[in-house]
Amino acid sequence: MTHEVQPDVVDILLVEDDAGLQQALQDTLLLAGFSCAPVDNAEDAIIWLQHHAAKLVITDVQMAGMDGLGLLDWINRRIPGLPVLVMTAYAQVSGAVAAIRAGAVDYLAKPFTPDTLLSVVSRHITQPVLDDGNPVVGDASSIQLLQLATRVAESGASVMISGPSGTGKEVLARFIHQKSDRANAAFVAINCAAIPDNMLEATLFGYEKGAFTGAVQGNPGKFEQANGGTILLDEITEMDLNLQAKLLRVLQEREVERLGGRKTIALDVRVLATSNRDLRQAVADGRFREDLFYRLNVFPLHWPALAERPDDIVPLAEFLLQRYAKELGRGQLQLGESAKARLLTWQWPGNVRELGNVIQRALILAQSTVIEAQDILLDELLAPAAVPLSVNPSMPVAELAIAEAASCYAANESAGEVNKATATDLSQELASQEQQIIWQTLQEHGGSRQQVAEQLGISPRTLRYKLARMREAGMEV
Ligand SMILES: Nc1ncnc2c1ncn2[C@@H]1O[C@H](COP(=O)(O)OP(=O)(O)OP(=O)(O)O)[C@@H](O)[C@H]1O
Repeated sequence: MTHEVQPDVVDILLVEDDAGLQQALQDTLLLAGFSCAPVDNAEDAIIWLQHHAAKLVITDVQMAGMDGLGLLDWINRRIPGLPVLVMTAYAQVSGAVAAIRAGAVDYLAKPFTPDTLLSVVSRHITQPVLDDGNPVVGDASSIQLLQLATRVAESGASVMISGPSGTGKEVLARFIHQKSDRANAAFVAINCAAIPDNMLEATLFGYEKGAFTGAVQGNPGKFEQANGGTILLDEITEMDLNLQAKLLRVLQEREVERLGGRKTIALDVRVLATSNRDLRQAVADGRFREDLFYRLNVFPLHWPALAERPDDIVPLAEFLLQRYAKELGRGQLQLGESAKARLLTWQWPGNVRELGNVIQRALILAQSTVIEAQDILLDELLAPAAVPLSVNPSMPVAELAIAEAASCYAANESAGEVNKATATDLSQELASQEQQIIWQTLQEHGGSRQQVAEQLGISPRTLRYKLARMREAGMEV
């Protein structure tokens, strides 16, 4: 029987005598945000229920001593209304039938996948929305990734997290830090793409007074600040080759020297890195040092595009809705079924970041406490080609959304809901117009991405992403 401190009401009491299976089920439920109390047999479950409360009981049927049906009978008599979900071996469906007749709310035939478990559980209790900084997941592949990340976290190894922009790589890196034995020490993140090359070295390693013009006093670098904890080198492939060599030396020697300083400072820092490029390709192209690649790639983790883990979309949308509603001081809001269905039709090229924008727009548009399909304004209607040229390109996304929403709404109201086939044609048409505009602007600026991004009013990162998509589509850019 567990002796962990439990909250007043636990979401799920889990009764399973197979220790390995119990652990796996508990991991899945905890990662999905449910609190869970595990016990090994029906007798312990009864003792537990006499002192605590749960919203749902999940129990195995075949167990030594009292079996799951005996437990179900006890619960029906002593705590009527407490839903019980039974698990039976596939071959023993008769046990499931007997359990349903005896009042179990549902059954799971073993073996089952984590997403089957979560989908059956969420029919009976609502998935809690947590904002504790942990990644929100619902897809079986993401749950597995977090389980793997938890194990890697404990090891202390360097981790390289790859995946497209906006998939949650930084969220995953923070999760690894939180799950490691360095959780109470510093977590320092630095975006290597956001700091000019000539500043990055001083930012990473620190500098002494007089090290360069303007260095009026000494400053510790990010490595020093992270000492004892974890450093996240975000978008590491954007670092220039000279600095890569210096970084490698610091990692190998586990000590750092501030710029203009003579003292070496011993380092005990765990290094996590992210990249949205194909790292092996970057090595093959000579843009990333092979030795640094092997140093950092001790444990590679890949956080795939949102479209490849569709069961994450609705839980993430619900989580982001609560987060933004709280930030804006709005009350409890819900995602209606039509809104969920609409979110599931989109490919999410900008991944979770794009989903966040769509949810912020929905909050602006929603006229009741339930968000419905008409409040979901996808980027297909907001692609740059569709933005009237009179709109200031530096307009923040929310204002841009209101401006656009006004015109889209007028169109929707007269024409009814956008027909799905027409919407797809429109999005293809817009995507191709957008690509033409980018291509043309690149020509006009002799290929300077910086100038193209400025001219089009998009961030260099968005431009990089769009160019990658154009390359994927076979365009030469
Ligand atoms: N699983 C998740 N749970 C909660 N929030 C998430 C999750 N994934 C992404 N987010 C949110 O989406 C946004 C983008 O995530 P993040 O910055 O981690 O992406 P990224 O892959 O590091 O992007 P980039 O490569 O562009 O730096 C953040 O606001 C983050 O809080």
